Amino acid sequence: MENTHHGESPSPDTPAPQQKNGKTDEQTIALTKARLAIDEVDAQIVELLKTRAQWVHEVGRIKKADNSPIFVPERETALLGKLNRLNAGVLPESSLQAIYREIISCSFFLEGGLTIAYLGPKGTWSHQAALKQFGKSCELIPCQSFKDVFDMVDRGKAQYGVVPIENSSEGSVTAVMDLFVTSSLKICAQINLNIRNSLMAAIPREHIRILYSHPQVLGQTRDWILRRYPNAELVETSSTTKASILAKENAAMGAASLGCPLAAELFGLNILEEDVQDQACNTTRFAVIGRQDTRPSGRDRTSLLIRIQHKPGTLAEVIDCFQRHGINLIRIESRPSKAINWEYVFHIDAVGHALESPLRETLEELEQHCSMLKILGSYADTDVV
Ligand SMILES: C=C(O[C@@H]1C=C(C(=O)O)C=C[C@H]1O)C(=O)O
Repeated sequence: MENTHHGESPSPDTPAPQQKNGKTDEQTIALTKARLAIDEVDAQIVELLKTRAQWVHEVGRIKKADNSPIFVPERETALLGKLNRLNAGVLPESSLQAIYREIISCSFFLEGGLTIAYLGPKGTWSHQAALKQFGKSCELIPCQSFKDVFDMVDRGKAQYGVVPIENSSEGSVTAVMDLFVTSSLKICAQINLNIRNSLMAAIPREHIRILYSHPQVLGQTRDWILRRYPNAELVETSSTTKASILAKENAAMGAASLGCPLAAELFGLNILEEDVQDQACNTTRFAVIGRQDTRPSGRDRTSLLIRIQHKPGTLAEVIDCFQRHGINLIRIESRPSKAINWEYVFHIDAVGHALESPLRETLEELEQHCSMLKILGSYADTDVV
């Protein structure tokens, strides 16, 4: 290298030697050295990933022999928890999780592959949730309705489905909750997704007259709409992606959409404003539905569906049962039974796993007070957004 002045500070008449890219020779050497070190680490990472893949292959072979599931959420919860402890906050936790989600996604592929159904088309929040949980190495099948997602899993066309259960500001997704009443599918895992809605259009914002979106998102952005577009016509769509398709098709009529910004890229819209949801930490809890029971992870939640007799004090007895066993109730909601008018089912989420004390004993006792008790699933209550 020419003109190197190692260790000397440049005087006014001998300016620091600069290379074409604006770096001194020392900086260029340091950069090259660091990048060589990174190359070396990357080579080691790939070798380690190859070794990991061999072990995953072995796990897959053992599972195939007794027909046990490829997706083992409790093992993933334990693994990600251990990695977070090893990381000790050096890398951002969400980055490490995202990296490992893709490594695990690769494992699914190596073990024979997974097919996941979600409410499509591509670009919906359900699509994002499915990608977050299962990564890019699984086959993701868009469905037209939540019922279709349940049916796909029920008929074995998909091993798992991803459906929204509740939103932090809009509450329950009642259409999904009602499907659990007649379905035999289980909740195997949950996905918390931070929902950051965007305003998207192919037209300038002052031309907007119509706002398309899924009713859940129209609810999550209610105050924003009243402030910014009080006179806009609000049109509900079956998904946020459908809203963006219509915003593109009906641009000349002043159409725009609210939803997942990925749709803007997919359908040629501009993102006119980000984060239009009323609640800053707007989060939707999605369920992974399937046919398997998830083992305890150490920090679980159990979702129950109960029906009780129309007698004074029955609901109080149910609540009392949880209280006596020291179980924290996270959520309780009633929905029409849809069998008899003015008869209800209750959706209850409680802390703990159905196979572990004290929830196990609570459920045994609870059965005496309920005309129906269905355990929708016990699964890790992680709070990753
Ligand atoms: C490898 C396994 O299968 C899947 C992949 C995992 C991984 O890559 O670490 C973990 C759990 C399973 O969902 C396993 O069950 O251990």
